[in-house]
Amino acid sequence: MQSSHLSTTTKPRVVICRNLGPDVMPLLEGRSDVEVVVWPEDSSCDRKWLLEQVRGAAGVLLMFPEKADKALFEAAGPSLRVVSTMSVGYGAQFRPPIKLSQRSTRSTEHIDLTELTNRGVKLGYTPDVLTDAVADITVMLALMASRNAGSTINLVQSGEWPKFRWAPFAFCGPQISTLPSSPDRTVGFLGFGRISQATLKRLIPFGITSCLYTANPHSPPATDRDTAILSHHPTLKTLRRVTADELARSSDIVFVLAPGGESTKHLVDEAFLRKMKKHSVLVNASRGTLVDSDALAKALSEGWIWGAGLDVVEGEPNITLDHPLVKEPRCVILPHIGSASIETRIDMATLALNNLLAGVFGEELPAELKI
Ligand SMILES: O=CC(=O)O
Repeated sequence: MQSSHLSTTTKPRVVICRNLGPDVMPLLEGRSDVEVVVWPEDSSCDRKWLLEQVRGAAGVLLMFPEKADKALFEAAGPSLRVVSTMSVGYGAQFRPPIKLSQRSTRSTEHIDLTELTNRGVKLGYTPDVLTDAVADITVMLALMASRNAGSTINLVQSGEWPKFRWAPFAFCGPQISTLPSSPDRTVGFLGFGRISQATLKRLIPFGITSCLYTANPHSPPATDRDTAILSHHPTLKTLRRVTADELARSSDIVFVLAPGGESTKHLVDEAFLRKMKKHSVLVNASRGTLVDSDALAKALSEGWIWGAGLDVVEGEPNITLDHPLVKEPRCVILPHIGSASIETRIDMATLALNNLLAGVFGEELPAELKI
């Protein structure tokens, strides 16, 4: 393994934009059939370094901060066979650092799929292995947003707890689990793929009996799948594909778990938020671009909805203390850590590496995005 490509070898060269850690990097040891170049520092890969190293490479393994855009494809040239992203998302929003005052809703992809397909380059990604980790954190966000975790943790960490006088209804929020005294809870999913289904599975033991979802309008009904889910979970009484309008009006918790990109941009906008129940909670663990941040901040400050739990925010990571959502006490924000469990990240890194090597040697990728 080396950190520059000055060798004269004719072996295919792969560029890896981050050290993948002690559990995964050893998989490359003893590989004499490939020249490996790894960004040598423990930080985001420098763009200039990447564009230099990728010249003549057969494969590149990258993650969100790095863009596989036109400039990268041009720098790599015709030798490039595979781009392997250590993520399930490939249409992530990416923005260069900008000031809040210059915030715009413009978004671009972290992988330029048009360039990729025009050049016949394969794309490896990491679906499935992160489903459980993201579903776990999605449920955690629903609980945190409902039960005021943001403002109460802040109370403790700012040293204000001693000043707080216990009161019967202080910091109370809506309960997710169903009580005999309360009506059955309905959850709504914008997008009903693997992560949504895994989230629903975790919520059924909370007493959730009704689930609504929306799907890509071009996708056919998934009647067999829904019948199988219902028969597997006898306490779930309803599982129905509905319009976004019905979902907003009927759900106690709305989970945003659809892919990013232009077609889903601001799916949750002011009109959607105005239809939601007053005690409902919005959770977004997919892409920031799906939710209009300004509309959500207004919904929270004017009390149209109860709270929000976000793992992703439009314009991340440039979310600073003056961001309107950071200022909202009922908004819990995590810095895009949905898949960040040790086990999952090892699995993702391993899959990304296997995708990379398979692509370089013209083999079938373990997880290829068929575009
Ligand atoms: O957001 C995380 C991913 O796409 O893997």
